[in-house]
Amino acid sequence: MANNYVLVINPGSTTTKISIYQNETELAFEELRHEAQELAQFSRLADQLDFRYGIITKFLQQKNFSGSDFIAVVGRGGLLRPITGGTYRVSSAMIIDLTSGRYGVHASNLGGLLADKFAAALHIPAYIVDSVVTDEFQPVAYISGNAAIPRRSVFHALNQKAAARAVAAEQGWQYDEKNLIVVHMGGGVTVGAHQHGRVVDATNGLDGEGPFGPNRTGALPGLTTLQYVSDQKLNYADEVSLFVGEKAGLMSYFGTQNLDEIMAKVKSGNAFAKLVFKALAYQIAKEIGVFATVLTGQVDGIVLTGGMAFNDQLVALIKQRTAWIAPIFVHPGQSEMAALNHGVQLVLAGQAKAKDYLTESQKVAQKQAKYL
Ligand SMILES: Nc1ncnc2c1ncn2[C@@H]1O[C@H](COP(=O)(O)OP(=O)(O)OP(=O)(O)O)[C@@H](O)[C@H]1O
Ligand SMILES: CCCC(=O)O
Repeated sequence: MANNYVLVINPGSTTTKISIYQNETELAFEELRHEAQELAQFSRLADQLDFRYGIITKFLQQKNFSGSDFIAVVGRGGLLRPITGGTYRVSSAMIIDLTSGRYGVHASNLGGLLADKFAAALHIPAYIVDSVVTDEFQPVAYISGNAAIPRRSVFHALNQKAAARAVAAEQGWQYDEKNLIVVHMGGGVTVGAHQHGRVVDATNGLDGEGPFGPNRTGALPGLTTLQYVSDQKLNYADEVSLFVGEKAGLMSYFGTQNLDEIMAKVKSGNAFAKLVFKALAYQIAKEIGVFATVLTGQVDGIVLTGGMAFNDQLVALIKQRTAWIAPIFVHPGQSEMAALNHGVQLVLAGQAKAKDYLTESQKVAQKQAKYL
């Protein structure tokens, strides 16, 4: 007899987070950590599928969950064709795009793939919610400044929207009636302009836009970067993506992305650590200023979220430079598991319709074709 459980799977580069929900209640949560050596045996991200499937299955067995307990499974959506936000049924076209990495390689690609594998085994539907390619851009945001290179929307859509909705609910606001600047400060940092519930512009954390983060480079000087890549003969497939992600940001300066370790250096009086930490806050604050202009100064609130929002000194430095723009709301950590589950519960309760990947991606492609 089904217990109406929803299995929630959120793969990161070094972890797989799993939750089991019944309605909106989280019954179990586990963060399974993967050692670098464990993952090194897989040359492509998609090759990790069976390994991660195996450890999730083991976890469910250890906790005595049975396959028949589940009515749906949801994974964090990955790099797909640009689509609008919301809940999607995992489809064969989606599986092909996620497996091939045609739109880029990101740990969240495994979310849709793992959900699909569990769905097939348990005979239940699979979904993704607010994927990282959620594209609600206004036309002007697609223009990069070079005709060969359009901008694309890749940001922490799931957590940004969840944090924005949570702040709106706390304030008694309707999310889709307010203008918010949301800053996700995780391993990567992305900033989004949420205008009446639509993210009309956002920094692409993966491509190297906006502020740097613990393991992401943020924007770099273009010509100097191209020269460096050419001089070092970095190949695009792996070395360049490591250079702008994973081995970039704080990681490139200190060999660690752990903010606590860097704070220990700051506290011990290390002048360079102090400077880089100040620069982190400076770049984030500067981008908030940029996004205030996206919203033409009509900003109801600034939301700081993600793991680094737990760091009071960072938050204080950002506030010093931006408090004049709008009230600041700190929503530390991530609400991704709850947001994934919520997206599915809406569909199960008939309050939202699951979207079709190809239909929505065609709509966005038609919108983009007008401007690019
Ligand atoms: N409780 C905490 N206190 C201080 N710093 C923290 C805390 N939790 C996480 N961090 C720091 O935040 C950064 C990572 O944040 P988070 O865990 O949100 O990112 P992630 O999930 O790995 O990546 P992303 O959010 O980009 O997908 C690291 O630098 C980490 O040291
Ligand atoms: C979520 C996409 C951006 C990033 O991973 O930094």
